[in-house]
Amino acid sequence: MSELAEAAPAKVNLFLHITGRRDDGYHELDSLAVFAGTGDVLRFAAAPELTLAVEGPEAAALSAEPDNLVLRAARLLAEAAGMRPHGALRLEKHLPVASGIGGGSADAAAALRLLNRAWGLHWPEERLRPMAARLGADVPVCLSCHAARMGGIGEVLRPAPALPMAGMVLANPRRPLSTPAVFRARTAGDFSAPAMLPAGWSGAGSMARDLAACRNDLEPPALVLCPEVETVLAALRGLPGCLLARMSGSGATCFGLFPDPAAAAAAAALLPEAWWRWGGGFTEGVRSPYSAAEPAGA
Ligand SMILES: C[C@@](CO)(OP(=O)(O)O)[C@H](O)COP(=O)(O)OP(=O)(O)OC[C@H]1O[C@@H](n2ccc(N)nc2=O)[C@H](O)[C@@H]1O
Ligand SMILES: Nc1ncnc2c1ncn2[C@@H]1O[C@H](COP(=O)(O)OP(=O)(O)O)[C@@H](O)[C@H]1O
Repeated sequence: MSELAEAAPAKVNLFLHITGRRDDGYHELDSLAVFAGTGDVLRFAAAPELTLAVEGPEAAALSAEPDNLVLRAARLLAEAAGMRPHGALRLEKHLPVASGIGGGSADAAAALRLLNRAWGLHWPEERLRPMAARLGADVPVCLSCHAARMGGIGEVLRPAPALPMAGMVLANPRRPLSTPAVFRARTAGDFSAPAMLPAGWSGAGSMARDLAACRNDLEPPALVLCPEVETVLAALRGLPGCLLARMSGSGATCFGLFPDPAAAAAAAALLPEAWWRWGGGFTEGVRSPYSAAEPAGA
């Protein structure tokens, strides 16, 4: 078998309302998750033992990671299949770590998809979803790689509004933000109502207008822990053609919406070179790695 590859696209929350809190401490949320045309890439080559090499521009941040989510996913799938995990895995890390765009979750989901093929299981996605949910609240939506309305703690997925042609810029000030720390830093005692959205948008302008009426409830606590988020939001709002700017997930990555991918790619190149930055379009159900995994202007 030659080498197999699987894309792990970045997950972006275009809004995130916290609608409740469970007794176990997890927060219930209402969010619209979309996928960007950039992300990590996971590769598999046949080998008797299960190994993982992490490479790429963002690999250093994981050098001390004791238990990579890719290996956790591999072991979970092998246990479910009653087999010994095996294979030489290579993870090309392009997404900043702990950055609110689901990097580790995307990699765990890509590992489930890739090994499901490489090990000859060919299980349907529904059979992989319980393992995805055990790996993290964001992994089920990353498993599908399709835009979705997230409910529950992230594992309840409903169809997203039909998305229009649009572009997106992603920018991170290279400040990792721990997801649990941001949730813990939330002081608001009240909860948000789920958002009211149409069945679809005909253009980026109407999508941005409707999304402007929503929020990311994790922005206030993230700003306390990482004031640089405000600098990134201001820079995005100052870019030509930016229709909306907001933090994604628990941050620190922020997104800007643009009329089309070309406008977004041009705008991303105007951001500080010291930031992690990317501009392009949405992606849907990516199964083979995209070539332009490099951030725009990197
Ligand atoms: C915030 C979101 C929004 O999509 O994305 P990111 O910022 O991570 O990209 C997700 O809910 C993150 O999902 P994920 O990163 O998989 O979280 P997990 O590893 O399952 O949980 C890490 C910790 O975050 C908190 N957590 C996570 C999800 C959730 N719905 N409520 C929570 O309170 C819990 O303290 C949990 O122990
Ligand atoms: N393959 C991976 N990529 C990124 N982070 C990983 C990975 N495996 C384990 N982790 C751990 O998971 C945590 C969450 O990472 P990540 O998913 O990138 O954050 P976020 O959900 O905010 O985007 C990090 O602190 C990191 O230590």
